This record gives sequence, C-alpha cells and structure tokens, in this order.
Amino acid sequence: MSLPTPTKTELRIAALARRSALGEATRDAAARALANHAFPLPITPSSIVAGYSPIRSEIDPVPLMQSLASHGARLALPVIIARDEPLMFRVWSPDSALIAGSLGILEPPREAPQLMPDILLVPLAAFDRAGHRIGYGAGHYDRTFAQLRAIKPFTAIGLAFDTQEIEAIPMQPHDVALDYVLTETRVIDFRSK
Ligand SMILES: Nc1nc2c(c(=O)[nH]1)N(C=O)[C@@H](CNc1ccc(C(=O)N[C@@H](CCC(=O)O)C(=O)O)cc1)CN2
Ligand SMILES: Nc1ncnc2c1ncn2[C@@H]1O[C@H](COP(=O)(O)OP(=O)(O)OP(=O)(O)O)[C@@H](O)[C@H]1O
Repeated sequence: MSLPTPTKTELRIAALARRSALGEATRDAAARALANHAFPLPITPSSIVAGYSPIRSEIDPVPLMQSLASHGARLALPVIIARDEPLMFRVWSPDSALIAGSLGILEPPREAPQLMPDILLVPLAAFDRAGHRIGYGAGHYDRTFAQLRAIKPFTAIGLAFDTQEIEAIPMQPHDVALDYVLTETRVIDFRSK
C-alpha cells in the first residue's frame, strides 16, 4: 500500500523544520556561497533586482544583493500592502534605512521610489525538481508574479538551502514556477525543462 501524498502544508512544515535546524555558521557560509556563484543572468545598470529582508531562518540574500549592486544593479525590497494584495517594491541600497512593516519585516520607507523588478530573488520554504515552490502560504509571491507578468517580463530566482529541496510539490492553478533556484552548492536552471 502506498503512503498518502503529503499536502503543501505538511511539506511546508517539514521543510521549514529542516531549514531551522541549520546552525548559524552553516547559514552564514551558505549566504556567502550564493554571492560567489556565477550569476545566471547578465547584470547591467538598468537591471532592477528585488531581494528581501530575511526573517526566521531564511537564507540571507544580502551578500548576493551587494554583489549584484557592485555590478551595477539597482536594488529593491518588498513592501506588504495588505494580506490579499500583491507585494509592492521600493528602492533600497545597503546603506539606506529601513522601517518595520506589517508583520515586523523591515522594508523601505514610503519616500523610497517604487520600482518594477526585472529579477526577483524569492525566499522559499521548499522547492522541487521542476522549479515549483512553497512559501509561507499567504500567496503574496504568486499574486505578485501574476500582476508583474502582465506588466513586464521578469526572472524569478528562488534562494534556498539544499535541504529545502523536495521531490515534488503538488501544483495548484495559481502557482507560478521559478526560472532558477540558487542554493549554497548549485545554480539550478528550470527554464530549459
Ligand atoms: N523575508 C521575507 N520577506 C517577505 C516575504 C517572505 O516570505 N520573506 N513575503 C512572502 O510572501 C512577503 C511577506 N509575507 C509573509 C506572509 C506570511 C508570513 C507568516 O509568517 N505567516 C505565518 C502564518 C500567518 C497566518 O496565517 O496567520 C507563518 O508562516 O507562521 C510572513 C511573511 C514579503 N516579504
Ligand atoms: N494570483 C492569485 N490570485 C488570487 N489568489 C491567489 C493567487 N495566488 C495565490 N492565491 C491564494 O493565496 C493562497 C496561498 O497560496 P499558496 O499556498 O500557493 O502559497 P505560497 O506559494 O506558499 O505562498 P507565497 O506565494 O506567499 O510564497 C491560496 O489560498 C491561493 O488561492
């Protein structure tokens, strides 16, 4: 008899537990390793790259964001507008101040100009071998991808630790697959599939 397929919620809980079990030194080394991979896209002064302010045990995107900025990219961070709304992105540079937004996540202040990213660095709870992803379950990134897709082409790059990879995530119609995932050991390209 085969085991029942785990739900997205069960997969999320298990992957977040594996992520949280990593020690601080392992997490720091992984964040630096992300920045040292050959980045899979060209970066020019017109590239707008949205990252995130890390929370809990998420892999820290800041070393990678700093490296991309040193190649000319303009950086942005997400701002939560409301629970059921897409995210908005506002300009950020590593020396500019942030404020605590709703949910306590650090975000740029209202005065920071809004930007539409070309590249989104996306925090993950889990990802699978086809580039499907699970987040915290609020649907923010899925809504953001859907909205942004109607405005301009963009590339979605998930950032994760290797331990967050799982065999297969059950997909729902609103789920948008990632173009790439960067982990501490790999740059995985899902576009050729
Ligand atoms: N660092 C970071 N920034 C981010 C995100 C993220 O995943 N990571 N987001 C990605 O969307 C947006 C914020 N969305 C979030 C959505 C839910 C939860 C959260 O903690 N959810 C609770 C459950 C809350 C509930 O249902 O009552 C949880 O997971 O325990 C956090 C952030 C924008 N900024
Ligand atoms: N484009 C969309 N329009 C309307 N509702 C959406 C859209 N995308 C996702 N949702 C809703 O958001 C909720 C959470 O979706 P899901 O479980 O896929 O979250 P997730 O991928 O883990 O989270 P996130 O996208 O925030 O990282 C679902 O109830 C879903 O119906």
